[in-house]
Amino acid sequence: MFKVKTLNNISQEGLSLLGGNYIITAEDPNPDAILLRSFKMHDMELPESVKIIGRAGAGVNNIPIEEYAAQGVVVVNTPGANANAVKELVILGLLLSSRKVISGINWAKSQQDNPEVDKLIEKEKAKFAGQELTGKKIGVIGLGAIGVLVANAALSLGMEVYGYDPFVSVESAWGLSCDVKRALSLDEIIGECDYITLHVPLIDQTKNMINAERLKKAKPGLRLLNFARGALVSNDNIKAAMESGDLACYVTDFPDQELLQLDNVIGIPHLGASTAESEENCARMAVHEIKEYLENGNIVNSVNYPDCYMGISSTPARIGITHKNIPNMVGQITSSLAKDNINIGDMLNKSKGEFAYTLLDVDSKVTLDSIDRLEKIAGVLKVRIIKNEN
Ligand SMILES: NC(=O)C1=CN([C@@H]2O[C@H](COP(=O)(O)OP(=O)(O)OC[C@H]3O[C@@H](n4cnc5c(N)ncnc54)[C@H](O)[C@@H]3O)[C@@H](O)[C@H]2O)C=CC1
Ligand SMILES: O=C(O)CCC(=O)C(=O)O
Repeated sequence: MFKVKTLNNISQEGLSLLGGNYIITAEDPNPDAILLRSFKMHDMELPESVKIIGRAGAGVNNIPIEEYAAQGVVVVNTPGANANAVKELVILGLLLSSRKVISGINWAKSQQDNPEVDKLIEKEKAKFAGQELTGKKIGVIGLGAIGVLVANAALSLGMEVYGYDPFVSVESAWGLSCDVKRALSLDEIIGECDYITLHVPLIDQTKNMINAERLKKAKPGLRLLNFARGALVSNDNIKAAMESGDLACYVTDFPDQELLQLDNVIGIPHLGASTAESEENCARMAVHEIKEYLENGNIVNSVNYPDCYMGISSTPARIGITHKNIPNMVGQITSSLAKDNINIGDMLNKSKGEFAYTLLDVDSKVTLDSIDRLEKIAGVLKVRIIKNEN
């Protein structure tokens, strides 16, 4: 029996895939896995029992992934599972930033007690005129799961689309329309674009990427959309660019009190991924990844360990070891097992940055003494018996 602790509300359709061998808990102090959405884990003490953390979503800036890697804990996310939901909200953001629909609707609602409102409409509507998207230039920053969908959708709206992503993956490149123009830097396009939309992760290199200097170069009347993370842009810079008239509108999925006080900010309460479909997709994928790790030791879609897949074990025992990516680890692990007369039937060793994972199928039952000896190897972080039969 495995225990999965949830730190946010997770789609029931996804959770139901865990099956009868799992207890879902919001309270247990010693779970095997943690499943969450945007809960901030940075100040949380992680129980020693936790082997895997499943982020039902894309961004992992709410999880100290390096710290957990150093404790031998695997963190996985659900790439692409909520991308369509975000894309659709970005299209809405483009429209809301272009047409004064929110002010218009608010004005109409304010007239609900006025029996003559229908006579006022034709006169008042002049205040709410906007601009069209067709023919305008848009810069899509970050061409991952979301950016690619946004870029392609913007083309189908008749926009001229520039894409910027120095680390674009082969998979994303295959999905991107060849009509998207390649930008070699953000600075190259910020002065040209009527719209900029951000789809990068929040990491040290992207924090405050839309800075004061860049906003000064922006085309006057720029509309900036941020459905990625608040800290990619600073409030002070937004304020200054609005005061100078360079920035006409800031649509953000991450508003705070200061931003909400500005007239030309459209603040959405982090609804990018909030659709039934996206919540279910994310939960299903995260549950699948957690089950693969707990039941088979396979790592799928990890952000702090290498992916590693050996299917279902057909030998008597399987052992999974998270360890540092340093010389002679495989040698020490295999010699330790050999000393205990345990033959290795199959094995996989993969590394990612400072960390590595070794998955071993062995031809006989392993004893706790053997596991103890593996745990004592310097650089080994966690050793797990995934299967152990006679
Ligand atoms: N508002 C919401 O509810 C949601 C927000 N997000 C946010 O959107 C971000 C992107 O999500 P996905 O597209 O699914 O992630 P992804 O990992 O598929 O794509 C991110 C892309 O950004 C690129 N990138 C990284 N550093 C860059 C840089 N300095 N300049 C330009 N490009 C850079 C990467 O190469 C990658 O192609 C997430 O990290 C998350 O913060 C994601 C899902 C929902
Ligand atoms: O609503 C959520 O779960 C957050 C989605 C999100 O921001 C992400 O996946 O990065």
